[in-house]
Amino acid sequence: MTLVSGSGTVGPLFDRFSVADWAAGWGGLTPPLEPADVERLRGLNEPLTLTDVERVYMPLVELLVTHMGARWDLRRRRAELSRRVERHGPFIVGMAGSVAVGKSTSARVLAALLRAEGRRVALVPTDGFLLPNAVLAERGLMNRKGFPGTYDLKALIGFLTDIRLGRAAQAPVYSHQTYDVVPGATVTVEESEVVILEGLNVLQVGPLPAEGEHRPFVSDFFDFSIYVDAEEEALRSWYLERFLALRATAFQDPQAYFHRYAAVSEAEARDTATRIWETINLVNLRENVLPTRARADVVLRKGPDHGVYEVWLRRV
Ligand SMILES: Nc1ncnc2c1ncn2[C@@H]1O[C@H](COP(=O)(O)OP(=O)(O)OP(=O)(O)O)[C@@H](O)[C@H]1O
Ligand SMILES: CC(C)(CO)[C@@H](O)C(=O)NCCC(=O)O
Repeated sequence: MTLVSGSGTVGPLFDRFSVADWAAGWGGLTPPLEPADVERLRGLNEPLTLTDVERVYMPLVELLVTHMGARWDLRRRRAELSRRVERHGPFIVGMAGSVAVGKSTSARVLAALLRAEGRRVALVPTDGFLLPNAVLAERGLMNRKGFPGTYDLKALIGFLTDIRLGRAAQAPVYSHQTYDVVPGATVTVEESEVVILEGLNVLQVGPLPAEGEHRPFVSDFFDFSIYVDAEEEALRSWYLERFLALRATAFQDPQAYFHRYAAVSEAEARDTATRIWETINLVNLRENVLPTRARADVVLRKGPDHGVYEVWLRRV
């Protein structure tokens, strides 16, 4: 059975909400954020507004908190029945979607709203688990960054295992500026109530292991997952606009991997960004990212103006 087909057809396992219905249904709470907070949370080329926060993200937080409450009740009941206190860690949320769709902004907004509710939240991009450029180059994968096989999956699964068991865990750090993993840099995640893991690859599955082996997928650790979605044309223009905007800012730094594009003409920079988009990120989107959309609990559908216009909610 096709659950989700084409570029925007929702299947029978999801309920579709217009943003107006989504906002109305979940209560119209006032966001605990000021316009200056929204400004700070917004990514480059992400016209996030307080209205988006109110209509899209406040209801989403309400839904997440409801799932968290249900999960704690389940754990409590299981502990009563089994007479064992299960060792457990934080509520883990996966956030997936294409390059340039705005995952990191969505993740930051969710984290800020949950923190405003007094929750301890850690935000971890899977970029840190990419293999270093030296290893990618050796394996001929420099033009496949973000594809399956370009991450240290063993380290990512190890990290999630520690988190799930409530242990302190360290995540490596990626720099978009140098376009590489930062040698020796880590962030420690401990004593969080919620961990948001954000990345292209978080809902991907791999080949099933040989008999007897145990090899979990990243999503096996999730309590909830969100896919941020937009049409290819919108994504392409957002990627190009961001690349052009970065020319005037981040690329000016002589240490920046893309520094050479700070000086070229706009037309040349546009050609380069189009080539990178079409040969790497678009291929990855089609082959590896979009096919995971139907695995999410919630799909946020963004229109060409970046605003979320529709929400798909997996039925329970
Ligand atoms: N080449 C770059 N140099 C400096 N900053 C960059 C570069 N590419 C992306 N960024 C910034 O880093 C942040 C995270 O980028 P990342 O690549 O994780 O986003 P993404 O995967 O494209 O998707 P999303 O926009 O959905 O987070 C973005 O806010 C972006 O503006
Ligand atoms: C690091 C990833 C894979 C994901 O965030 C992405 O931003 C990236 O670098 N993609 C490779 C092609 C490019 O430079 O856009």
